[in-house]
Amino acid sequence: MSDSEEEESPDRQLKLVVLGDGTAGKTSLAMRFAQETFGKQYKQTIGLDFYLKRIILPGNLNVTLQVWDVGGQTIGGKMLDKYIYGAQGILLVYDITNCQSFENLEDWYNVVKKVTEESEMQPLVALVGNKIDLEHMRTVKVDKHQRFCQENNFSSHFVSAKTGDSVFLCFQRIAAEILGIKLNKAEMEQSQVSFGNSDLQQRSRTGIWGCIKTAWGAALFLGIGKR
Ligand SMILES: Nc1nc2c(ncn2[C@@H]2O[C@H](COP(=O)(O)OP(=O)(O)OP(=O)(O)O)[C@@H](O)[C@H]2O)c(=O)[nH]1
Repeated sequence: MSDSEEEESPDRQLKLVVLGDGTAGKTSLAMRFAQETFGKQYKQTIGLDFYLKRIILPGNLNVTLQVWDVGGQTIGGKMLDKYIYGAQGILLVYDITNCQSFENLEDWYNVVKKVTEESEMQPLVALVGNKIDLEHMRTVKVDKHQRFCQENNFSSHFVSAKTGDSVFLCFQRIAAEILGIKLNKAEMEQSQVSFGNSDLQQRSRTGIWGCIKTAWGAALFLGIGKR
């Protein structure tokens, strides 16, 4: 092993769980982040899907993000608690053009609270307004979003999975917040405009199959993926 390999710090792994109503854009967000792709066609997620992506945070810290994309229909189901368990970060995703998807986040958050109330480590919760490319069709006022964040101490994000706007920045900020790393303005601005810039990130186009390697095999029993 070379000196430089020995000096490399080991990867940190973070489990991020993406929750919210069906069609809010959770899969699109995860795919935009992990694979830099977007599909216009809606395919409902049955159960859950996994994505993996390795990013580099300031200080040369390698962080592998396990993104658990949970189907919107799992609310009220038996498996949801198990998906949420052990998450370091929760993304509550809604569609800014769909009020109901915002209102229903209360129910999703109640499940999160129930699952995590006895954990020593509370997950970071991020409120993510998606589809900002449809700003002209917005029905959820920014004020409402901000109020929900303030009342519950959520981290606040607006993204477009379609255009990629602020998607990398969203995941980067969440990872940094969980790990207690401060991003400076320049770092944040750079990742906002340069999604896909390999100076800032390393890709792991692993998707679901890469996760088998990471011994999540058990989770794969649970009924997976897009139909
Ligand atoms: N205009 C626009 N459309 C989007 C965006 N994100 C997702 N969509 C579309 O919204 C629809 C639903 O997206 P999905 O990512 O499948 O939604 P989901 O939240 O994973 O839905 P479930 O699998 O039912 O939980 C698809 O037709 C996407 O193409 C976005 O940022 N902008």
